[in-house]
Amino acid sequence: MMEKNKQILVLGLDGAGKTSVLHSLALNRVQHSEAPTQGFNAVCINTEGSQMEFLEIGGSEPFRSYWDMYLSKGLLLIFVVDSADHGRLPEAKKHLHQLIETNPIIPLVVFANKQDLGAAYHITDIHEALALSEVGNDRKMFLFGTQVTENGSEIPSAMQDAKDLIAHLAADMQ
Ligand SMILES: Nc1nc2c(ncn2[C@@H]2O[C@H](COP(=O)(O)OP(=O)(O)OP(=O)(O)O)[C@@H](O)[C@H]2O)c(=O)[nH]1
Ligand SMILES: [Mg+2]
Repeated sequence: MMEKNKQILVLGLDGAGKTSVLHSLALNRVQHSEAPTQGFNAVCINTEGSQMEFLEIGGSEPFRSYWDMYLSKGLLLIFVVDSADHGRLPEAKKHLHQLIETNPIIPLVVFANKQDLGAAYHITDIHEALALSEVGNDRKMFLFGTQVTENGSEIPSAMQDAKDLIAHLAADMQ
């Protein structure tokens, strides 16, 4: 019998772009989300030879209490932030650190999203704002600058790179 795949968790504050990124990764085409996620959003992505199961949990207040519960069962954590929402970066940082505290080994992939916006912080500033140097020495951690631009266009190469990396990490963790 095949073992059930563990899920790749996609978390981050409401409006960060989790659904948009996830659907774009699935289609290899840019696809903006139409509405906030009310609860859970499960997406399956096939890559050469493997199938990955992603689980987004909505980022607005009522759904955040579920984040912790799923983290212990997750294979990887993808944390998405809105790089242009400077005011909420401290809140994003707080939640990220609370989350990873409960799981010292889960690999972390951070998407510094909305890099297309003029106000977006560069990834080096996001690294600093989220205190990513403090995520733990034994943890694999990666940071990508991402952007979800015009619907239907090809996904940027950084997103393709992130997808390839996630597939490798997931295969290593199974
Ligand atoms: N300019 C720009 N807008 C983006 C980008 N990514 C997402 N958006 C927009 O940001 C808004 C929120 O995107 P979602 O993907 O719904 O965000 P989410 O993180 O899934 O939000 P919740 O499901 O509520 O937790 C939508 O209007 C998207 O079209 C991006 O890279 N650049
Ligand atoms: Mg969503």
